[in-house]
Amino acid sequence: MSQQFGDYQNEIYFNGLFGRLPDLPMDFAELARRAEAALPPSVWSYVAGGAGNERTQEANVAAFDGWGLVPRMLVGATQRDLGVELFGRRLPTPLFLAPVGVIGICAQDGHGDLATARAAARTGVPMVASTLTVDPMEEVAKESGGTPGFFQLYTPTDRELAASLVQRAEAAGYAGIVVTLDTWVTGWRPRDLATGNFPQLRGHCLANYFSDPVFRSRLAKTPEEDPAGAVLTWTQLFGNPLAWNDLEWLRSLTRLPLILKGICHPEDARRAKDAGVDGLYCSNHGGRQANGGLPALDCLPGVVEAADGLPVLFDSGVRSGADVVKALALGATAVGIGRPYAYGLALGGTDGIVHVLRTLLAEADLIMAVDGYPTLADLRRDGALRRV
Ligand SMILES: Cc1cc2nc3c(=O)[nH]c(=O)nc-3n(C[C@H](O)[C@H](O)[C@H](O)COP(=O)(O)O)c2cc1C
Ligand SMILES: O=C(O)C(=O)c1ccccc1
Repeated sequence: MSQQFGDYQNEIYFNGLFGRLPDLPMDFAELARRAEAALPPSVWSYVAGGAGNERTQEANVAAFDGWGLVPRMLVGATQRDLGVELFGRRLPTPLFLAPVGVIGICAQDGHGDLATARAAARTGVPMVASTLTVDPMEEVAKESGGTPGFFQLYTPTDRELAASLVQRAEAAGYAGIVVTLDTWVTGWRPRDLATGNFPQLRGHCLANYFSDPVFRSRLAKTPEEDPAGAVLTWTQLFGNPLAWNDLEWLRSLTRLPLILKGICHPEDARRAKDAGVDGLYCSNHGGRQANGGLPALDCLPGVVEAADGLPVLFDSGVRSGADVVKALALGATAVGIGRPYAYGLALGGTDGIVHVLRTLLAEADLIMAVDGYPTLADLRRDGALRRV
């Protein structure tokens, strides 16, 4: 993908001269409308929905309106640099694809995890592969080409199984382990409860378990002989309510970078840092887990300060290039998206995800050009971003 991401604008205008326009819209609301029309209703409810009456989910998006960049002129920002350094690797863009469990079913062929990994390969935007995939993590990793992803661990109660999943991720070439802390139990999700379809969705996404030797050793019959029994066993060991004294064990599982997802309180950030993790991931799960919470963006500055130099990944509510710029200016090391790429995938497979990434990057790049902030360091200087 081009380093001057704003070039996507020229490409679209140029092709427009010949009557060719991108298949997918530039606008997020329109993308969401089209995805809703394309997906089966229960899948749409699952992906688009959130916890409670979804106020936190809405607030995640609205929080970006609470900040504004102050334009600077006569900077001559002809070259912009949106690349970031993450765990010793240079990434061409500050974006990453947040873990989206069961995303496989968003793709028309049912293999959305593979399509997502191909988008990572094409763009250099790393994918965080969920534990809950339609295809096993080894297959997903193979599709990501020169853009190694991260493996997101839902820590099972069975410690040997957890260790096995992490070892497989290491062997498959993942570049880090993201441990999600906020979903050892699923939140109250009225839309899923209304369709009654959530457990059914779960059955589609257990490839990492069904292919795991430790998981298989816990079953009386193989998942092929008795899928319902295997799903039942899975429900019993899925969610481990981790506590601080489990961190030492988690840390001992891998020498890969260990990142904790769901950190929103500065005190948790400090404690995690002291426990020896390599990165923090500030997120409220896109408002899917607990309603009534602060927007994740409002938690970001406190986490960044407490992280004291440790990388801070961020997601929840990013819908535009302007949002990407604001999260970076508030100190995020890298910025994740969830639903936007799930919708791109539903509508256009790998191409759809690439389009969504390019629109976000083009807008971010052009904002940095117009407003005179050519680098991330410029964005983070005092006075660049102000409360509205
Ligand atoms: C359909 C769906 C499934 C998700 N599954 C996971 C998951 O398996 N693991 C995880 O850590 N986060 C999961 N998330 C949360 C995302 O990683 C991310 O935090 C969230 O989507 C960001 O908010 P956004 O959708 O507003 O961009 C999921 C999100 C969605 C929309
Ligand atoms: O829906 C989610 O956000 C998620 O993380 C999840 C958790 C358990 C089962 C399926 C998805």
